[in-house]
Amino acid sequence: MADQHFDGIKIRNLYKIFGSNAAAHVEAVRNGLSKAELNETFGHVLGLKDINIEMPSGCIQVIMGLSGSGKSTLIRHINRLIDPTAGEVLVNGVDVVKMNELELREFRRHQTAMVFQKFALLPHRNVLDNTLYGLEVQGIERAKAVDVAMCWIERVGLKGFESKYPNQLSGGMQQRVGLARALANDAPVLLMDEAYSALDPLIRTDMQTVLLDLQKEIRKTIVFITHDLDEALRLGDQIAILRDGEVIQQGTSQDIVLRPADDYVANFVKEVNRGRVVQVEAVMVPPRADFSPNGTTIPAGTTIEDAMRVIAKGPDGDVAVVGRGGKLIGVVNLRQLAGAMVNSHGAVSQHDASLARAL
Ligand SMILES: Nc1ncnc2c1ncn2[C@@H]1O[C@H](COP(=O)(O)OP(=O)(O)OP(=O)(O)O)[C@@H](O)[C@H]1O
Repeated sequence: MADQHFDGIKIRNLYKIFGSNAAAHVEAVRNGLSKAELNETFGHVLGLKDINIEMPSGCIQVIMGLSGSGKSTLIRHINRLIDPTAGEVLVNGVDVVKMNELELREFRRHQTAMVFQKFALLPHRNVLDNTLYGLEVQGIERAKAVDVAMCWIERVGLKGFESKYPNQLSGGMQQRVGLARALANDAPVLLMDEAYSALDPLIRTDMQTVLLDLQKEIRKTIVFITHDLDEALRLGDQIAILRDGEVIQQGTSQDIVLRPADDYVANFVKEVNRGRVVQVEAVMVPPRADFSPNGTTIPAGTTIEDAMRVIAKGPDGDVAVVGRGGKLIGVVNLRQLAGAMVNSHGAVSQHDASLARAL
């Protein structure tokens, strides 16, 4: 299980420029030289510019952006598969950039685990032997490694498949093995680079559920790269959106959907089903003096969609939103909730519209 005292990941003033004389251009980039200018004038590629992200221990940090925005470059700095041109990458308080070779090897082995888009399973090893591979590399005795691996195989829903080979499994099952293998290492940091992007939509949703369910217990610090906004909104405790190597917005799903930082983000979120992201606290209003509870209550943290389902079953009028200990913190009604589903462009997404009609 994750280390109670693990201090998360802090990325500070991180720059990555690709090219033969990268360090010489950091100052100019800092002072505003654009990616296009850097490329045209100096033949260098700006990978990342002044990245500052604090990823708290036990949270899922999503990094999202279009192709070429710098997502892979960023995640690869966390286990230093890429050296930065400038900046710090603190993992549990230690700067990965300053580690020597031996420290780095130990760090990669014990502090981080990766899940890859293409699964990266060893074809000649069965599910069990793929899962315990990392433990074997660490020199852990076979019987213990088998115990640990079997536990994770069961947890990812693959009990009974231990002796199957990767080519006997579907993509979703192979990715379950990838996840079990990563978790068997018991590293506090889990790096997932487009881990679900190769899966069919339904399998992908299943795998998201598997991860969210496991995370309730394992509380790892997970860095999850995706170019899919729905996946980002579903998984991320925090989301950072990249464009051209820069973070253009950081926040929770709600922050991003309710307050997109610019047109680029607004464009991403315009088709989002807001009802599944926005929570009742963002919509509720203070109760009027004559408010009398009608017996229905909505706990804080409930999404608009779920709240609408509950309210639609009861009588008309305001319904209490309650916080911890059942304390009244506001009221909502069906009309307010339906209004909140209308996106900032004044249109209702197709899903929202059909839900509203059904209620
Ligand atoms: N080794 C390299 N040499 C030169 N440029 C590179 C190198 N690796 C990445 N880049 C450039 O850095 C930028 C960021 O690339 P990166 O692969 O991190 O983006 P990404 O968001 O992960 O994209 P994708 O979703 O397509 O993987 C791009 O402009 C890319 O061309």
